[in-house]
Amino acid sequence: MDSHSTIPQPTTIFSVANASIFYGSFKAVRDVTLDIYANQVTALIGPSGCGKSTLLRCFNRMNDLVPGARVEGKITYHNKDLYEKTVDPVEVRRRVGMVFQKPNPFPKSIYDNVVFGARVNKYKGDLDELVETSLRQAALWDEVKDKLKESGLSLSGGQQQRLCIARTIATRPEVILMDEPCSALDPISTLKVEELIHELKQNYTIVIVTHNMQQATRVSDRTAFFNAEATAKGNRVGYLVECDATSVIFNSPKEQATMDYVSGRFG
Ligand SMILES: Nc1ncnc2c1ncn2[C@@H]1O[C@H](COP(=O)(O)OP(=O)(O)OP(=O)(O)O)[C@@H](O)[C@H]1O
Repeated sequence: MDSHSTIPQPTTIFSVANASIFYGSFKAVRDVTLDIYANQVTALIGPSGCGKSTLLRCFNRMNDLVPGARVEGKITYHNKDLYEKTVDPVEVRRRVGMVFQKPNPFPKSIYDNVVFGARVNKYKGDLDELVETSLRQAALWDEVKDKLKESGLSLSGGQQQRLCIARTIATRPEVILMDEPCSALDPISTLKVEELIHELKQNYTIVIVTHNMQQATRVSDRTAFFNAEATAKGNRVGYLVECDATSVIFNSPKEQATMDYVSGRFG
């Protein structure tokens, strides 16, 4: 028996194989091959315009909403082709939730924000319970439990972002995609959201785009470094340089470009 046979292998949630992503005739990202594992935080890093958000939005088919956007190659979710005709993108987005750069609570009460998706999905369970569980998981319950009827917009930026996380959690997703979730937050709120990400990975798989390299080292298990290069047409196309354990990417990456980027020499 080989000595590694007792180490449990992580479950693959998404598998990206030779995927290129286009906006019309413009190829934004080329030839990405990458796996995303269950209950891990995977960080996507790299200079501006290398296609991190573009790839992130493919995982819940958000790019479908952009006219002309398409994927070549294959992206599977639980071994099933995510872009197959029979796959319902609305159901994909329920299972693969998303938190955006700028907190975007609805102009509704805190309570109504959390149950929004549940109501749309005609949730049959106890809404009060759902609100409490989701807000607790988002580390916001203690701060808002006495003012659930107040507007979500009355909260601070950091609280609003945790409310958006609670709203995402309340639809019971399996994966949470985060597109620079802390870039509009102050350092203390950022730390809170980072602690929350640590908690959340026990129950969810997380993919996070971040410009903040310290954040990637603090929150992620694996890091994918993307870069961009000029094409003959004069465009820039993004590509994956390497993906590995975060400690490897930041301390002993295989590629010089990765070392240069993580040590702040460009980008
Ligand atoms: N909706 C869109 N329509 C057309 N082109 C787009 C669209 N969104 C992004 N792009 C282009 O795709 C390329 C990759 O953009 P993307 O936002 O994915 O990069 P990024 O690495 O996330 O950048 P940043 O770090 O600045 O957010 C860029 O050239 C961008 O202009």
